[in-house]
Amino acid sequence: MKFSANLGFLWTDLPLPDAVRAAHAAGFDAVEFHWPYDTPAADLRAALEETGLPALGINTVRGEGNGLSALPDRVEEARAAIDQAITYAHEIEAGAVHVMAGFSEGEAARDAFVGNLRHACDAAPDLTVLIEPLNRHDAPGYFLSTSAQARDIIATVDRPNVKLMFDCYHLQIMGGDLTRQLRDCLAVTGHIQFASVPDRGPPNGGELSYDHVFAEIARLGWEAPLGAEYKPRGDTGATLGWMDRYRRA
Ligand SMILES: O=C(O)C(=O)[C@@H](O)CO
Ligand SMILES: [Mg+2]
Repeated sequence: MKFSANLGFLWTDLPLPDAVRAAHAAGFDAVEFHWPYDTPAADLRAALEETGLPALGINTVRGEGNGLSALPDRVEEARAAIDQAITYAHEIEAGAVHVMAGFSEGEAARDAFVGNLRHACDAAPDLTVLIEPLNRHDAPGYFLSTSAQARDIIATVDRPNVKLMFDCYHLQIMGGDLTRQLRDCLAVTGHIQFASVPDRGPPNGGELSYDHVFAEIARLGWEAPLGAEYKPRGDTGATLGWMDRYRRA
């Protein structure tokens, strides 16, 4: 199996270019970012080129919530955030932009989200545009919280480059039955992330068996790196015992 280091959570004690180098030294196959915008893209790109690690994706800015794209009265700002993410993604040659919806609900929110996602897909046909359900305990009121809702939005957007960010952590909390959710969603999935449940730590404890989940992902034929998006709570390097084990599997 291949793994991507999510540098929004791993090695947060280091400047991002050094975090890329640390991920490379630790044996990761790729990296992904949350909000890298304070780091000049040229510095990040230099670290990516130096290590040879591909950048899988970045998020649109949060605004004062968890994004803007499902806020009906903020469409102009949402599109500016999308354009900013696309520009930055191109500068570091990242493959995806995660368009964050924000806290809202209802038909007008859905229409705004669909319109903004079409804008993103059409503005950057070379990128994957990701949407991610977040669990309702960590992100109460976030527009998108289930994989069924995400699949419905993806069908409505109706663009080849809009995909689901399947975060095992969030989707285990939102209903579980993760093996079935994986099977049902794989055709529209653009990236998979993981962490233990419920504490969002490394994938070797808690209520969810990653021995089973990773084996199922491999059995379904998924070969792209899986995003390690967990909170190390201390030295990241000391939490990586799981990687060798699953890499050998
Ligand atoms: O929280 C997550 O899970 C993410 O993947 C972030 O990118 C969005 O908050
Ligand atoms: Mg995630």
